[in-house]
Amino acid sequence: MSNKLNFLDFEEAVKISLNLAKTTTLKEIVPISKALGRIVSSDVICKKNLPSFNNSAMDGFAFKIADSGKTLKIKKVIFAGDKGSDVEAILNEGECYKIMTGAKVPSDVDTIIPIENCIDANEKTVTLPNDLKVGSNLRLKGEEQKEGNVLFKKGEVINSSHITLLASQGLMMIEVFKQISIAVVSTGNELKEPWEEANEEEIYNCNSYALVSLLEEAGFCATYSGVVPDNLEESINFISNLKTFDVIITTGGISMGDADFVGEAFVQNGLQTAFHGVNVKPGRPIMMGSMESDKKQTFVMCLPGNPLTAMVNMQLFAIPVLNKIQGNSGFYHDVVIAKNQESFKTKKGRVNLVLGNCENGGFNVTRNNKYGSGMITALYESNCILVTSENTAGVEAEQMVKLIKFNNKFLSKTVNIFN
Ligand SMILES: Nc1nc2c(c(=O)[nH]1)N[C@H]1C(S)=C(S)[C@@H](COP(=O)(O)OP(=O)(O)OC[C@H]3O[C@@H](n4cnc5c(N)ncnc54)[C@H](O)[C@@H]3O)O[C@H]1N2
Ligand code: MOO
Repeated sequence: MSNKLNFLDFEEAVKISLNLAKTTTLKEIVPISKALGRIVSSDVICKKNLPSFNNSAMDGFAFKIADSGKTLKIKKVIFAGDKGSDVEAILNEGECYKIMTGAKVPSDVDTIIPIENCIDANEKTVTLPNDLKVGSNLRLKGEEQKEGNVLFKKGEVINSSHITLLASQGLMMIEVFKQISIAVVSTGNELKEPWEEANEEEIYNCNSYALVSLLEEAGFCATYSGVVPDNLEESINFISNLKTFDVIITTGGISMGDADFVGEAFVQNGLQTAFHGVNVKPGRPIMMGSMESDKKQTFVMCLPGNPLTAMVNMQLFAIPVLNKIQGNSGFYHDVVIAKNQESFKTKKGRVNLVLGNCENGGFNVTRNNKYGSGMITALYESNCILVTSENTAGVEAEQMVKLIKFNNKFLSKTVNIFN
């Protein structure tokens, strides 16, 4: 590793990392009950019209519009599920059907009136008002979706609305991108695992558990793969065993310290470094790159060891890249707008990632923006990130600000996230 980091412009680093990320080509077919959060890998085409037959939107009467204002004889009652000869057109002059919501509408009527809007209705007859509109309360075959339409597209994240559409089509299975494999590793001799005893001079490894759970929240599946030792030879060997993963995410060991071997160990394993050092606070030592072998890309993200820094940069930097690798067409952050409640200072000359809380249209900065990047509770107290541009020295009270909420939605087009 060189002994001086060049700090790349933040936006440039985002662009480079997204350009470097190759989308997986591997697909699999999963049942819809297991498809939530997965990424659609081919457009889904409508194979059954929605609705698939003309049906009633109300419990009421089905009649010809020309009979408005008349008293009609009720020929028969049609229920949802009636089919074939039960829904054939059989009306004579002066007749109508009583019909239930969702029931198929025979072809000799064109309008439905809800029962409570009729002037009078009994077992045998119904009296209709005059001012009725043709086609009311009649749901037409294919009016929502026609066979052949694209219902939803490759690259969308499956949510309950997608599952609803799939089930409405009689589709029990869906083709999705295979989940990419992500190795999460920590570095540092000072680390003890949470199940071990740690004395006052040792610290618990919280980053790995933080990252694995954050990745799970974001829809990914990650494997905690252990702690890289603070020793170059052992680090090289450790990393060489992770090359089967699509992505390796490390925390710690990438700054200027004498025990910061991670960058060098990756380089010795063939890493093409895209950048090491970004002009962002916190997260300056961040490093990304890729190791390519036998047509396989392993994307490498090395985040600083400070827990708050690692998590904030996961949210801001890493998740969009992972979205792209996973085949998600949305890999740009969306913003919400809120009114800042209390003025605070930021560091000019760097992009600042400021933690705070967005609630009911207001933004409250965490601890007046005076927390340290080694802190863990500041993260717990926050639910969003405010990103400043390099020219910003502070944010005023009452100022409208753009915020990136944790677990936000992602867009397929870039938006300006800077304040
Ligand atoms: N001379 C310089 N020193 C530092 C610079 C610099 O530019 N020049 N940058 C500072 C910044 S900014 C950061 S951030 C840190 C990041 O350093 P590393 O990525 O090398 O991280 P470590 O030194 O390994 O650890 C930093 C901190 O985090 C704790 N840590 C590490 N891993 C875990 C874990 N898995 N769970 C909990 N806590 C963890 C570690 O004990 C340290 O306290 O460097 C500055 N220095
Ligand atoms: O990236 Mo470091 O967390 O700025 O202190």
